[in-house]
Order: sequence, then C-alpha cells, then structure tokens
Amino acid sequence: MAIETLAYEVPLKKKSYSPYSSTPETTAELEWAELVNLDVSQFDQPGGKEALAKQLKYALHNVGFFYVSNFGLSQEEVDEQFAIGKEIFELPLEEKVKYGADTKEFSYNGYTGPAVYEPDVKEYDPKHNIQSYNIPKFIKDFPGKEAHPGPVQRNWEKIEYFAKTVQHNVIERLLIIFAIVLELEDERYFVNRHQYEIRGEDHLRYMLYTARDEEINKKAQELYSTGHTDLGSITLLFRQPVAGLQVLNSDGSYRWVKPVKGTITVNIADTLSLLSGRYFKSSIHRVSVPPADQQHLDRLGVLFFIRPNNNVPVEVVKNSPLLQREGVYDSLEERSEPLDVGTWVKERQKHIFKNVYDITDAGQGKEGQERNELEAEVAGIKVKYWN
Ligand SMILES: O=C(O)CCC(=O)C(=O)O
Ligand SMILES: [Fe+2]
Repeated sequence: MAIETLAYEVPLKKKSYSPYSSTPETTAELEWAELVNLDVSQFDQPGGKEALAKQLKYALHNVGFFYVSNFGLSQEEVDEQFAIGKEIFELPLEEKVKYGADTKEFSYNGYTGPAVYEPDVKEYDPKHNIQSYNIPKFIKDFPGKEAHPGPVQRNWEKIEYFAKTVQHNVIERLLIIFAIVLELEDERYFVNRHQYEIRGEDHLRYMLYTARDEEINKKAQELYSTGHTDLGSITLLFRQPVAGLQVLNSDGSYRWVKPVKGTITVNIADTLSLLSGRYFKSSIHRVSVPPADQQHLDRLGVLFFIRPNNNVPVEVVKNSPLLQREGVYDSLEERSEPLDVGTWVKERQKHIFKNVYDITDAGQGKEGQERNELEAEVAGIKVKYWN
C-alpha cells in the first residue's frame, strides 16, 4: 500500500541553488556509537514497513538514535539548504536581529543568538557561539515569506518543498513505523496526532556553532552544548562532516554520533517518549567541541524539531499489546489534570529559557550545583539536564 495521499500540496521544485561545499571527515580515532540505518525507500514494498519496524525496535527502546537513508531528496537539494543557512548567518547582525525570536513569549521562531536572548552572555557559556534561524510549518497559522530575511524570502518555495518532502517521506513513515512497533491497530495513530495542516510548534532550524579559541573551549569544558533531551517527538539532523554530536551510552559514557553521508540522523525526544509511556527512549545527547583537526571549522546544521499538534493530549497511547506485555501500563505516572501538547511545549520552552540559559558558569546550575543534578518539574512532568 502506498503511503496515504498527501493532505497538503508539495510545491514544484525550483531551479537549483549553488551548493555549499562539504568539509573532509575527521581523521581522529573516536569512539563512534553503533546505530541502525533505516532505508525508508523500502517502506512501500510488500512487508517493507513491518521489516523497518523490526529493524528499529531495539533502537527505539534502548538507544533513541538512528539514521535514515534514501529519503527522496538528492545531496544537491540538501546542500542547497546548507547554502541558505550559510547565507542567513552571513547577514549583518543588525539585519538578523530584525527577525529576532519573540523570547518574551518563549518562542523560538526567527533568529536567536547571543545578541538576542542574552546580550551579556559569557564567551565560554555553551550558548555563546550558537545562532539559530527557525522557520515554523508552512501553514496559515504562521506568517508568510515577507516575515523573513532575504535569503529565506528568495528561497521560500524551495524551503517549503524541502520541509514538506521531509514530512511526507520521513516523518510520516517513521510515525507509522512507531505505531507498528507498538502493535497498534491504527497504524496512523501518531500520524493523526502530527497533521501538517494543524497548528503545532514544529520547526526547521538552520543552526550554526562558530568555532572558538582553545582557551575558551577549555573554560567551556570542551562542550558546545551540555547534555539534554529534546522536548518534541523526534529531531532530524542533516549534517556536514564536522563531528561534535554525542549520545550517552547505556554504560554512562558518551559516544560520538558519526555524520554519515546520505543519511539523516534522527533522535527520539521527550513528547514521543511520554506518549509511549516512556517506552521509547528520549536520548540524552550533547555537542562536544569537534576533534582537533576540525576545531577551527564553523559547524552548520539543518535540523527539524517535530512535535505533535498543539491540541493533542499528553497521554499514553492505549491498547498497545507491546506496552501491555512490557508492564508499561502498570507503572504509569498519575496525572491529576489533563495537559495538551501546546501547553506542555510552551511551559517547557519557558523553563529552558529561564533556567537552562541562566547558568552562572560553564557546566554549573545557577545555584552552583553540578549540571548533571539539574532536575525540575514542568507542567507536572519531570525533566532533567545532564553534563
Ligand atoms: O548540533 C547538533 O548536532 C545537535 C543539536 C541539538 O542537540 C539540539 O539543538 O537540540
Ligand atoms: Fe538536542
């Protein structure tokens, strides 16, 4: 059976953009995580999605990270997105801040960087060298291209095509695979909770880590970002070969996540984990300073942060034979009041803005506690941050 017809239109491809040249891979000997690679072009073959579910099951529960390949976008189309990101960050700061995210509303959409949310942030603060430009879904709830800077305006149709192709070829297929893993009668259970046309706080993010001096890297404990879980359903990372991303292994040590050409790196995030009764693992990850031969390179990424629709209740999926057998239903956290995804996302973003960025020194919580001790309750849900 072919994937259901699109509920939204994928616009036609436009003429190609000049590609952003790739950098060589690191020659450093690093401990890489071993991750499965899902060939999502198998999805529509007979027995394809069931085979993919089988392949993914262990990683979903135990690892929370995997790769996706053959997703129907050429390397050239991916490179174009890196070129657009590069052009955005090369704009003068005065121009970028015109499109600054509404941090008072704890929104991420638009430009963020030290100049926007923390003008006096220390240069060794993990957030000092990060800039992002976030674009929400291409739906009527969000402003059109006129609300964005030149490089986004000029490439609007291309970005829309890219985002919707990813939604159709990767996200919807993964959501069906997740339902098959849980043995749900309704394979579209998660798809129906991630409808493109319905408001949700998903976004496409161009993200740049600017290379820093050795001395500053040392003060920052050799980290670009400290350990965390993502808050949405899944995160997709289109990457260049600059190593940095690390996942916390079951033995308590971090492993590097290799950028593999032709793949998207995917990780499971908190909200999907919550919907699965925490059976799906929201992976703990961080970004290290790159290995010595890449430390001088700026590190650009193109990411998708996927979330369920705002009107979806944060509640564990019912009637999963797998969750039943695994005893997940017997040990669920009680909730006294219903919570919807929109409220949860907003409260969590507020918490991240107020607490996670408010660190007095690299690697420490604001009251001096170690970062791996940071634990809080947000909208009645326990959240944690790690070193
Ligand atoms: O840049 C990366 O590789 C990962 C970024 C990340 O973990 C995040 O933005 O949540
Ligand atoms: Fe993350």
